[in-house]
Amino acid sequence: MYIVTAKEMYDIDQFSMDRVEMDGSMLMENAGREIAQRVSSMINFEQALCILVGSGNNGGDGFVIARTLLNMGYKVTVLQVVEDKKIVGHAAYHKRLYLKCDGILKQLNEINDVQEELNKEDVIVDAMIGIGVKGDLREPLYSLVNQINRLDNLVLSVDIPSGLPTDEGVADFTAVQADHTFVIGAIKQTAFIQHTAPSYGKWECSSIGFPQAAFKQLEMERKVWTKAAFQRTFPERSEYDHKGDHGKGLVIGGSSNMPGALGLTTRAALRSGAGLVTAATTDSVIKRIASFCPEATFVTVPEINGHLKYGNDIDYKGFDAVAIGIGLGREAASRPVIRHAAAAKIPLIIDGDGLTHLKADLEVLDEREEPVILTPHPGEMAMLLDLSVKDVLMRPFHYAKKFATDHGVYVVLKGAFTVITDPNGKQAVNTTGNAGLAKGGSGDVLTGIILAMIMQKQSIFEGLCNACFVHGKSADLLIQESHSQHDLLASDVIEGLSLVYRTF
Ligand SMILES: NC(=O)C1=CN([C@@H]2O[C@H](COP(=O)(O)OP(=O)(O)OC[C@H]3O[C@@H](n4cnc5c(N)ncnc54)[C@H](O)[C@@H]3O)[C@@H](O)[C@H]2O)[C@@H](O)CC1
Ligand SMILES: [K+]
Repeated sequence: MYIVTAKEMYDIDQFSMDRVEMDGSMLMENAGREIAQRVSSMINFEQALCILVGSGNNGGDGFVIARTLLNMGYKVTVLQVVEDKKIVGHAAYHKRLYLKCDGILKQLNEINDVQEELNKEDVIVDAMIGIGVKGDLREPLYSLVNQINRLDNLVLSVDIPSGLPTDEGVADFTAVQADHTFVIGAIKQTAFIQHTAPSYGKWECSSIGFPQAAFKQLEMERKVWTKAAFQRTFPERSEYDHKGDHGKGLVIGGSSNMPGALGLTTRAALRSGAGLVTAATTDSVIKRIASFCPEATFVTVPEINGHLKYGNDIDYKGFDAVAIGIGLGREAASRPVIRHAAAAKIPLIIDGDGLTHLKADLEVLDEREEPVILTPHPGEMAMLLDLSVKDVLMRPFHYAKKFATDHGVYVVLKGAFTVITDPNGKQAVNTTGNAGLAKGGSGDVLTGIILAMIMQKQSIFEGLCNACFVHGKSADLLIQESHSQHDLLASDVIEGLSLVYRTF
């Protein structure tokens, strides 16, 4: 499923109409009918429905929904929120059809008490503005949206909640708070931004006949990583495989006050399918984590004040990939460890404190030819880019892509919606996981899963997407079956991996 900006959606639309010669009013009919079907499955014939219709094509969709539901036998009223002369083009055509089917239409400016009028309705369908919104809502829509948001009625938005921007990067907005949004054609970027996503309520996306070629002509691919994508790309195991076929991974990190992190990464890598995992860390960390990951092997790294020192004697030969930085601490003496790892000719994952050291040494990225994967949370992404966390949270797609393409690396920008970006700017969003993952250790587990995944027979990008999928899915299944968001621990997520593998 594609994730689009407003411009990309209009490009898809234009391509379908100009190049494939699809008729605009037919697309509108498809959209309206599809949504009407879905609305009808959520309501009953006793309920009163009010369809709020605006001036653009979003309003046009509203007229099709109104006519379809009316003809199915529902109690429908259209409340037109703009003057007649503003309804033009395909929307005007569908308005005519609705009226010729004896549809009831009221004008917003002719209603004395809007609140009272809305109170009479059980269900509000919001087809006032779609992706064509420009700037802050103007009156009378601004007040109307605030009134809708105070109601208890079921509110269903068409394509996008009216007033909400399609693209990331907007700090303040007034928009309909939908219970459910019926997205048309492709899901919009703001469905994955922390402060705008809640406006959508639950959402589902319907296909209305846009041709695949219309999506393919987009400059860059940005998709939701779905269960189907996971199942299509996740590598199958053969009966004849042996441990060497599933990769030999190295994890480097740990320090006296953060020994557990490396243990979580090591165990997660083993549990998610790595053939062999070696942890390179200080003697005291090895002593503390060895019993937690008995299947791992260990390499002792010299230490200074409980932290790894230099790291120039770590031997990378024979390993298929390395993950570094987990629980490493920010001691200056540990910085060269990153530089040495960057010289190893195998895929490199840099996580946690490793990212802080990397920031002081960014040019090591330019010298590498093998894949580099960075796994920042928004705070670390902000640090790498000299931005505020707020900036990153507002434009995660833009900033992750900027860093990935500027430095030729993969970026896994962690969050409620983790954004995975490849060095060319291709992006995917993982939607599994829940608030139970917002805890210490959860990132360390993800790094271990990533290490295991990128050593299997799948592309690095698919491996990263599948790692995030599996990590979130483990947390989701645990919460369904035996845990709650409150008590879920990172170590539970490792044990939950077997649930994921068995379920899928
Ligand atoms: N072929 C197509 O073009 C299709 C379009 N579709 C629908 O069309 C929508 C996009 O249609 P449009 O481009 O006509 O735009 P919209 O219908 O989203 O909105 C444009 C209208 O909103 C008003 N408006 C914009 N900003 C405002 C603000 N800040 N305050 C108050 N009013 C404001 C403008 O006056 C304009 O008339 C999509 O979201 C989707 O619902 C679907 O029907 C599928 C096919
Ligand atoms: K809308």
